[in-house]
Amino acid sequence: MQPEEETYLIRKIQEFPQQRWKQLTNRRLQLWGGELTSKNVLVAQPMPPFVETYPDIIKRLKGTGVFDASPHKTPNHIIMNEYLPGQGIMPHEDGPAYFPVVATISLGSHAVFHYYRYKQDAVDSSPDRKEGRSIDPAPVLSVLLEPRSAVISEHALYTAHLHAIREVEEDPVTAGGAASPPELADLCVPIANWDRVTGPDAIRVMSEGGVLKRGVRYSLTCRDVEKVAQLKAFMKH
Ligand SMILES: O=C(O)CCC(=O)C(=O)O
Ligand SMILES: [Fe+2]
Repeated sequence: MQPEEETYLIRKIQEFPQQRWKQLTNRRLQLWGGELTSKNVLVAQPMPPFVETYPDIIKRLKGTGVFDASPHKTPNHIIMNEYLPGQGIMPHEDGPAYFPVVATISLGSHAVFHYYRYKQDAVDSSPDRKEGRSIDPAPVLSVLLEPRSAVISEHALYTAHLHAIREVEEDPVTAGGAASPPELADLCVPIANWDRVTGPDAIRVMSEGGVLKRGVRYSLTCRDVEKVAQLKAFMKH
């Protein structure tokens, strides 16, 4: 995505009236393309024009082919999240409403996205066990999401793992060596896509080490909701 497209999208997002936002404890979000019922059915609403026409995000995502096997062959739902520096999202799974492919577009700032797995059941007798399976605190994969990037998660990463963004204001990075990739300094986990970053600051920090400060980030998580309410059925009577 071009910088002027990002600027345009952020301006459009900020122009939405206050009541379009859903305020959660540690971030706020908007739903584009409609709302989900308690039975995970999408009651569809038109997408905002700025994801269909300019920039034609939906068309470009379709063009990657990653939605070819999904029921509608296109993302039909977008959760747009806003994170201030220090905000994030706890480890979670996205649940059964969606076809297991998600395209995440980042605007305005980077974030580091971590994937986690559940601990193996047999040896797990921790007190939070009753609540559900407990989570292995060491991420299995950590990816730098740069502004204007799109990252696609699918298959086992989507269906058998959790994902999260830590609630930090900056991400300290230790430079890589000849045989080792750069790491997140406080977690000691490699940044899996270190050799594919494109921003000048990110490139410098990957090779020399340093700190990436988070700004306000907007994420567009684009998915295909499998079940969509048929308005026609309601209108017959
Ligand atoms: O902001 C992100 O990149 C992740 C958001 C997310 O995981 C979600 O909306 O389910
Ligand atoms: Fe998620």
